Amino acid sequence: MTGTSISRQHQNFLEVIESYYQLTKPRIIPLLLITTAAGMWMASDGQVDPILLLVTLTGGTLAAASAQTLNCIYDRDIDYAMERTRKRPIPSGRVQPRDALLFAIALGSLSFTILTVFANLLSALLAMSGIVFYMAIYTHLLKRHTTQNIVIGGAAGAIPALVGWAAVRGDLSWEPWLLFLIVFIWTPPHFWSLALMIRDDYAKVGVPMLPVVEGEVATTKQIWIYTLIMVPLTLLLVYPLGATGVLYGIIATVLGVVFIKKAWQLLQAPTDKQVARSLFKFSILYMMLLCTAIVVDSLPATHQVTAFFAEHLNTVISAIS
Ligand code: HEM
Ligand SMILES: CC(C)=CCC/C(C)=C/CC/C(C)=C/COP(=O)(O)OP(=O)(O)O
Repeated sequence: MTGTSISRQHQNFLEVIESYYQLTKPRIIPLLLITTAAGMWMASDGQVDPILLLVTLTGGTLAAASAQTLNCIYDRDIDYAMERTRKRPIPSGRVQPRDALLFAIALGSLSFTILTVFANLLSALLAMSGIVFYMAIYTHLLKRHTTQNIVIGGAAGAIPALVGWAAVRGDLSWEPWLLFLIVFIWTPPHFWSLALMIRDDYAKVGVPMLPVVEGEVATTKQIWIYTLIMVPLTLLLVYPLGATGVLYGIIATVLGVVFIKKAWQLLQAPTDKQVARSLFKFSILYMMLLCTAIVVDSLPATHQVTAFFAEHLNTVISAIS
């Protein structure tokens, strides 16, 4: 075999790997994992077992990758017709649907096994329910049939937060359900701000995303309403649940104010794609920082620092009074 044919084979092999990697829509997975991590830290009072963390994030990654691959198989017709998605591995002919299906089954099975063996059955079942919900409810039942597709379907994207908590505690309680609800209510502003920018693509393939069917004004009103519900929800983690502390409360408030400001700007300029883009980008940063705040807030060092400030504040107040 010549040097040139070996390097061509090597090149082909790398291209195949790259195609399978792209099937999993990898850019979305880190944020899903951040919500899982937030669930884990909240469940373990800031002291997460590093092995459990690694296992849970690996299982979560594999489950999300499986779900996205199945979605790529199911949606290959509309993905081919839309500009944004035409170059995906299946519509561009780089991966055959049958091979993608085997890949998705392998990823899902591996995820279930890893989570069951090294975390617990509940976290594994939740991850599998995420795959089933995303495929059966969002992709099959809702996506092509109702403007409420991403509202109800958004529940799939909120499940990783439950997986994180369940991996640590083996159960579910108010705290993870509230985190689930926060991600669930965040999804419409996140997605519809993007859909406002690319509504022509969705219109072309007949996917009834809200901006296509009801227009920009109605969509920005909905984004506004969901934002006004979401921001107070984030604070319920501080009170009455007491799952997070003052530091998280301050960060969530500041982030919430910025989110409200951007949603308001969009409400004033429903057809301005730049404003929509700004809200979409911020929605991602928002969720990233909110979950990071949950993690940092739960750390023992943070508790010590806040206790120190609280004690000194008390001293100053009693000296004044
Ligand atoms: C039904 C719910 C959701 C829908 C329909 C949706 C839809 C989308 C779409 C269409 C994109 C653009 C992707 C592309 O250009 O290929 C996107 C981007 C993104 N989504 Fe969502 N999303 C949903 C929920 C979520 C959730 C729950 C998360 C994580 C917590 C998330 C994280 C992201 C991130 C990080 C990006 C940016 C990816 C990049 O850098 O290009 N999404 N979303
Ligand atoms: C626990 C677990 C495995 C949960 C699954 C979570 C999951 C895969 C959420 C994905 C949400 C998302 C990015 C949808 C994209 O919509 P779309 O498919 O309509 O986007 P497209 O227009 O880019 O194809």
